Amino acid sequence: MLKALLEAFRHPKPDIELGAGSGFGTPSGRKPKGKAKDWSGTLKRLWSYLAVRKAKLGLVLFMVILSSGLSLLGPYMIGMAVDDYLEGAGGRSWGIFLGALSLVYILYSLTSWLQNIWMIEVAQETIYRMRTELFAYLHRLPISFFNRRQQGEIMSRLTNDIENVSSTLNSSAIQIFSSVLTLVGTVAVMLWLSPLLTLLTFIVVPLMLFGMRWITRRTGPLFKERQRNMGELNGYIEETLSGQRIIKAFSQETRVIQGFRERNNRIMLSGYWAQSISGFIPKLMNGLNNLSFAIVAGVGGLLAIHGSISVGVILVFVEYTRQFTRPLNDLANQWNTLLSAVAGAERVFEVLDEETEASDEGAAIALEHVAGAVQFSEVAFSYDGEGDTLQNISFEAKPGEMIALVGPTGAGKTTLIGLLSRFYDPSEGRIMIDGRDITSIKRESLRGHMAFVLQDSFLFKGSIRDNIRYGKLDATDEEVEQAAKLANAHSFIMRMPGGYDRMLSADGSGISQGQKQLLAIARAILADPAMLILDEATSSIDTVTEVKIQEGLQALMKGRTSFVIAHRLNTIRAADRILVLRGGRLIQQGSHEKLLQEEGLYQDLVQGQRKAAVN
Ligand SMILES: Nc1ncnc2c1ncn2[C@@H]1O[C@H](COP(=O)(O)OP(=O)(O)OP(=O)(O)O)[C@@H](O)[C@H]1O
Repeated sequence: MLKALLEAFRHPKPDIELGAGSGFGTPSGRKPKGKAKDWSGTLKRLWSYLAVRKAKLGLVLFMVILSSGLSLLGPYMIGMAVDDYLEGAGGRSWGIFLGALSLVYILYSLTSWLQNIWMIEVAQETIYRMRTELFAYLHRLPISFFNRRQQGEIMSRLTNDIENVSSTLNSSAIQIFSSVLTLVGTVAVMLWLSPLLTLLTFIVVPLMLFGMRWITRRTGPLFKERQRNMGELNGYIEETLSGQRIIKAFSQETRVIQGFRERNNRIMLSGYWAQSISGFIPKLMNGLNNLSFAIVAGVGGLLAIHGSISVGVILVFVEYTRQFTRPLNDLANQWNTLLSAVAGAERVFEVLDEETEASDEGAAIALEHVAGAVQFSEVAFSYDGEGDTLQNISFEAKPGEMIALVGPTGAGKTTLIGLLSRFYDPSEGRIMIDGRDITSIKRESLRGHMAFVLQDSFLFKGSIRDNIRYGKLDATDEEVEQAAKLANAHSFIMRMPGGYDRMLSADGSGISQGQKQLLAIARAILADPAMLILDEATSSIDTVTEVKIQEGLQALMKGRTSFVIAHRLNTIRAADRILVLRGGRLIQQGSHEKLLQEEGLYQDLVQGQRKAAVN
């Protein structure tokens, strides 16, 4: 029946029809994925965050008990005063009564205010800790976690989901608790005053509980779906904003906007259904509330006429009936926020349950000094645990050598570098640095002895100076400039307005690709690592800049073990050893001269490069 009713309220012209046969149907016809039901587990975990401030929570609890007690006392005093008056005994002490009643209500306001501000303090602190923990935890997750998810979706957990938990802790949690307490207190006093009237009031309770349960069972999954949709939309926004250039280049704006509309529509529909179904709860409560009120007034009146109950008690009862259903109403009203908070908390905990990079604690050591000898022994690796991305890779690099990695696209060059820097660990074989298995070295220490110059080097929002200094945070201005000079970056920096203090935006827009590379080289020179990882730019850079970059790289590579994913013949030729990869296998290795003598992929690659150069 409710379904028919809801049909009547159907949202105006949804872009996407609701799925058939799924009850209230989730948008896009999917059944709600989440069960939104491990409530006790999620709530227990939330409690473990709150429990840190047990003492303050104890105070809040005390205030809640006090205010609930005071809210019972007021109506009781009024009822008793009326009875006194009717019996002709009240006239004597009206002044005292009014004074006492005012005091009760003033104390009630004070205790309610205190419980609120103290709870807000606990809630804000809890959210602060939760947000910090989530952020720090994200930084301990392996790269594979980020490969699987969109950045925006992850950000949504840090912002929207945490915000949902926050709003519940701020007000709803305390309101729910105080409602339950007032409810119990009211029922106890009602039973004491008149068990019969209490029983009559209770007639509506099973209906209320049944109605609430029926509705929340349907809204729980919808709230979870809405959070999920929100995460998906954020992911989409992030992706389309960062891919603006490509979107414009391929004139995909209309398609992208349509994609946004579809996702936005899914949020609208899940939000619409979740809110409108749960919005029915207060209406239901109100109706049943009025019913119970009428029963108490009617039956109470009859009992008073027969003299089996006093008018004062009826007054107290009428007030308590309101008081008794008000917490139920509050509970119903807060239910939405609570559902949404549990859905948010579940999504936060989902991330906190992800496996972090294998612990560095215990056996792992920090390396003081690294000479830079690298050895791969029969290394194999797979991203998905099934196919072999790399198989049987064995080679050695002496300290200070330059190793060039060549091979067709998808051969496994980047993956090999990822293993060396422990973004991933091999599924078979060992990688040694200075004779020590890298799994026994702390990641931070290992990466601290490496510097990366990638094709699209990441620049942070800040000055050019700060961006170079990222390689060594305590470097002086002179050291920064010295590194920039060695990297051949100094002259272009000085030509820019503001020089080293010129501010760069986060994506480094405002400077060219080649200039970005030069800054990355300066940053690496400043870091002064024993090992270098370079990904040579594939995009064509003007010859002057290219020469500058080559000179900068040579200065950088001097005396360091360098792994270069090389695309230019000149770089490859300069390498001490060339590793030729194809299909995840190391098919040739040796110097340029040696490999040129062998028939095989290397010869083909070199001939291909020469032809391209001639053309
Ligand atoms: N994160 C990932 N998850 C699953 N598979 C991946 C992932 N990254 C790369 N691969 C796959 O692993 C293989 C090797 O990729 P890799 O990036 O190492 O190649 P590459 O030689 O560096 O290629 P390119 O020269 O194009 O950069 C490819 O088949 C690629 O599809």
